[in-house]
Amino acid sequence: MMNMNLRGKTKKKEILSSSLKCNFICSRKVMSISLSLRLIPLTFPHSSSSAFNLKTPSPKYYLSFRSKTSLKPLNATAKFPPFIAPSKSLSLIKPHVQSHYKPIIAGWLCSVVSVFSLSKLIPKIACLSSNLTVDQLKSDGWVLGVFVLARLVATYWQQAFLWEAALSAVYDIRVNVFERVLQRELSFFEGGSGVSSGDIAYRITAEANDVADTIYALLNTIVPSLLQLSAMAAQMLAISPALSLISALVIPCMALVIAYLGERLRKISKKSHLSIATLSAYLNEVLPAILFVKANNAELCESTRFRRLAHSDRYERLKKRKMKALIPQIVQIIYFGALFILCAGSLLVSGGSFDGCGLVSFITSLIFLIEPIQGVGKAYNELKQGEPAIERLFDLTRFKSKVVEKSDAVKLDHVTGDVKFCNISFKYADNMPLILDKLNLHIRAGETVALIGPSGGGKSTLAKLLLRLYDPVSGSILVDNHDIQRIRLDSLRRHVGLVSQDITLFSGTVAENIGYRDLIGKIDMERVELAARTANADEFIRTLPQGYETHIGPRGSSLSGGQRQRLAIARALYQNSSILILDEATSALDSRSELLVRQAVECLMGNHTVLVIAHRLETVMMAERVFLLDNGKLQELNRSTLMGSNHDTLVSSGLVI
Ligand SMILES: Nc1ncnc2c1ncn2[C@@H]1O[C@H](COP(=O)(O)OP(=O)(O)OP(=O)(O)O)[C@@H](O)[C@H]1O
Repeated sequence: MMNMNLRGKTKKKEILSSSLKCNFICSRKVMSISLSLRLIPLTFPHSSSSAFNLKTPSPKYYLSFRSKTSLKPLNATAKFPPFIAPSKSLSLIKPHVQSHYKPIIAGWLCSVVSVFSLSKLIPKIACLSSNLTVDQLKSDGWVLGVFVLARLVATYWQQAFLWEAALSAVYDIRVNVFERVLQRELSFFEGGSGVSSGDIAYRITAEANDVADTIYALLNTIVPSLLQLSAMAAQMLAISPALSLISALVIPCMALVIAYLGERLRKISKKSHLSIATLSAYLNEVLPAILFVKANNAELCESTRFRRLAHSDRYERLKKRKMKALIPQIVQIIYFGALFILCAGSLLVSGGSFDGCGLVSFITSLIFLIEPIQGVGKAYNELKQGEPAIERLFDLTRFKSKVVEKSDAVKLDHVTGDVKFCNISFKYADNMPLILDKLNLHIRAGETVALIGPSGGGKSTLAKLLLRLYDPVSGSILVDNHDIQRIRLDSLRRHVGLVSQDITLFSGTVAENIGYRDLIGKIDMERVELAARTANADEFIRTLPQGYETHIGPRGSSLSGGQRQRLAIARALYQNSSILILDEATSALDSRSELLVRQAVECLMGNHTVLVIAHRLETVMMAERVFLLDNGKLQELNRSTLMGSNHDTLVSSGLVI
C-alpha cells in the first residue's frame, strides 16, 4: 500500500516531503514500516553551491527515507576528510606518472621532431606563398613534403606515447586505490555513515578516466607546447623584435582569462562529480534489490527517486559542458582580436623593414604560437576539471586502520579450534551503547555452540570480532590460546570460515563459487565435488545444464534460496577451516530444502568447531550447548528447558517458529 504525496517544487530551500507507507514482508515476519520520503540537504564539501530555481529540486537536496528502522540513506560523500588543497593533486599523481618515464621521453622526443619540422616549414611556406613559381615549387616541393610528413608522423607518435604513459599511470593508480579499498576496515563500508559501493565503483571507473585525460593534457603541454611556443617566439623575434614584444602582451591577457575560467570550471566539475557519483550509488543499491522493488510495487517511487538524481546530474553536467564550450570561444575572441590588431599594426610598424615573405612568416609563427598557448589553457582546464576526481580517488586511500596487524604477529599452520572470548566489551563508536558487555565464552575444539537471542542482540557482532573485522574495546579473544591480535590476519581468517546470513555468491561457475579461495590459483575439482556432496549440493548441481561449469548469474540469481545456502556451505567445507561461523539464514525454505540444508550443517559440525547463530529450534537442538545473547550479556540455556518453552519465549529468543 503506498500513499505518496509530493509537495512543493521550486522555492529555494523548500523541503519536498511525502509520506510513503510500505509493507515489508521479510521471511516469516511481516513488518509494517512507515517511511517518510523527503528531501534533505546534501552537503557538498567545500562547495558554495547555490540553490537552483528549477522545477525539480536542486542537487542541494537529496532524497532520503526516514523510518523507524535504520534504512541506510545513500551516501556519496560521507566519511571523507575535506577535499585536500588543489596544489596537492599533482603531487599525488606524480610518482605514478614518473614511473612511466620511457613512453613520456619517447613522446617528448617525437614532439621535438614535430616542432623542428614546423619551424622549418613556416619560412618555406611563407616564401613560397609570397613568391610562387613552378621552378621553386619543383625544388622546394619535396622538402616541404618531407617536413609535412615528418610532422604528421611525429605528432601521431607523440600522442600515442603520451596516452600510453597517461593510461599506464591511471592503471597503477586504479590498482593502488582498489588494493587500499580492500584493506579498509569493515566500518568504512557499513554503519550509518558507510560509503556506498556505487560511489566507490564510480570513482575507480569513470573518475579514474578523467584523471587519465588530465595526465595526458599535462604531459602534452609540459614539453610539446612549451617547445612549440619557444620555437615560434624565436622565429618572431628574429623577424621583428618590436612586433614580437607587442604580441607578447596578448599572452598575460589570455593567461588571466584562462586562469579565472579554469577556477570556475574546477568548482563546477566538483559538483558534477558528486552528482554522478550519487546517481551511481543509487543504481548500485536499487538494481540488486529489484525483486524487493517489484514485490512492493515501488517502481513509481524508485522512478521518482531516479528522475531527481538524474536531473541533478543533467543540470550539473550541462553547466560543466557549457563552461567547457565557453572557454575556447573566449580565448578565440582574444586570439582573433589580437591577431587582427597585430596584422594591421605590423603593416604600419614595419614601414617596409621586412618583406612580404617575412610578414607572412611572422603571422604564421604567431598563429602557431597561439596554438600552444591555447594548449596550456586547455591543460590548465583539464587539471582544474580533473582535480576533484584526483582528490576523490585518493581520498579512498587515506585512512588509519584501527585493526592493526602487529609486527610480531604469528602465522598458525594448524589450529585445533579452541576459542575463548575473555571479558569482551564492544561498541561500534564512542557515542554508541555497548553491544557486548564483559562477555565470556569458551568453545572447545570440535564443539558446536548455538547462539540465540533477540534481533540486534549482537550475535553477528560477536562473529565479526572473532574474524577480527573489529577489535573489542576491552578483553581478548584466544584461538588455541593465542590472542588473535597476535595472529596474522590472513592466517586467522584462513582458519575461521564464515557462512553468512546474506549468502554471497559471485557471477561465475558453480565450481568457481565453491573453490572461491583458490580462484586465482588452481581449483581442486575433487575437493569441490567432495564439498558439494557433503553439503547435499552435488545432486542439484548435476542437473544444471553444464554441471559444475554452469554459470549461476549475477549474485547466484539463477539458483533457489536452498540451493544458494547449500552452495555457501560447500564453499565453507572447501575452505577447510577448523572453526566455522554459521549465521543461519532466517528466510523460509520448503521442508525438503530445509532438511537438506540441515543435513549439510550436520556434516559441517562433524569435524569443525562451530559457532552457529541459530534461528531455528531444529538447529539449536543439533548444538551441544546453547547460549542466549541479550543486552550484551551471555547466558547458557538448558536445551531441554528450551524444548519445553512456550511460543512467546522462543520468539523472544530470536527463533523462527
Ligand atoms: N556497522 C555498524 N555500525 C553501527 N552499529 C551497528 C553496526 N552493525 C550492527 N550495529 C548495531 O549493533 C547491534 C547488534 O547488531 P548485530 O548485527 O550484531 O545483531 P544480531 O544479534 O546479529 O541481529 P540479527 O539476529 O537481527 O541478525 C544492533 O543494534 C545494530 O544496529
